[in-house]
Amino acid sequence: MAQENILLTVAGVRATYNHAITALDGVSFSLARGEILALLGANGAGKTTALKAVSNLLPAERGQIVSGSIRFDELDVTRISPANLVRAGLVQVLEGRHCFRSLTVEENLVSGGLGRSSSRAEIAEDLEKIYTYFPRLKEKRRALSGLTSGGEQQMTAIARALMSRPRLLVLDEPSMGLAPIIVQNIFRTLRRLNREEGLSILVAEQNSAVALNYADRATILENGVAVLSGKARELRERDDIKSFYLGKKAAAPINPALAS
Ligand SMILES: Nc1ncnc2c1ncn2[C@@H]1O[C@H](COP(=O)(O)OP(=O)(O)OP(=O)(O)O)[C@@H](O)[C@H]1O
Repeated sequence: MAQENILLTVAGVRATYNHAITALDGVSFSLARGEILALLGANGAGKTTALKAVSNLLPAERGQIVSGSIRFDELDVTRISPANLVRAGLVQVLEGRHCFRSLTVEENLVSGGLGRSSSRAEIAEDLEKIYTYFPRLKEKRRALSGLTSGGEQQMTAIARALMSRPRLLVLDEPSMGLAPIIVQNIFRTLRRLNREEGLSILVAEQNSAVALNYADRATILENGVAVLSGKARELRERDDIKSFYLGKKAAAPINPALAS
């Protein structure tokens, strides 16, 4: 991958919580401009920690990056507040479909654009564009978010993040708790945003099957270690991935030393 084409570089990151629990142990991966990269792994593998490291959200959870580096374009993310990272074009949708439940869908979306000094006209223009990707949200725009379905709340959380006009969208388990058809719908929309708007996407998923269908490349984490990276279509065909991550045969992790 040509150096100038790289948008995000995570290099040898070791991260701990409370200076005690090691959640990431020398993790490296990179994401090219215009790419969808999936971070895969079981419960507790370190996916959320990796995403929070990228968005500089670890300090808020008593988490520390002990060594290694993370660069978004030319920026050292550890030196920039999460709010300024959003202004720089890196926005994260946290796990669990966070919406303002007592605001309408449209008010939620508008709140995502407020960090930018944008005019009403610009906000209206962005809303219309986002509604072309999420027509369901247009139908529901006057509904209170707390009264919409889980899938609609996840769409609202993603659409709100898009209102900040990111270059890199970071998503933590967008499939969690949603019916397969809704998950497909969300991933198809993410793919369209990637293809049509050039949006780069870093997505952590336990649902490896769907993530490997829509991502360009993937990195697999096991117990805080990145054990494998490669093109999604090649990973989908590997027997060890099929068995442990796609549930097609008897299970064993990629790195047998990590089996316990
Ligand atoms: N705030 C925290 N304080 C202490 N330890 C934490 C904290 N958050 C995560 N951990 C620990 O760090 C390790 C990695 O957790 P992380 O949440 O990053 O994994 P994950 O792959 O995202 O899992 P999940 O799919 O369950 O979210 C686990 O051992 C977890 O218990």
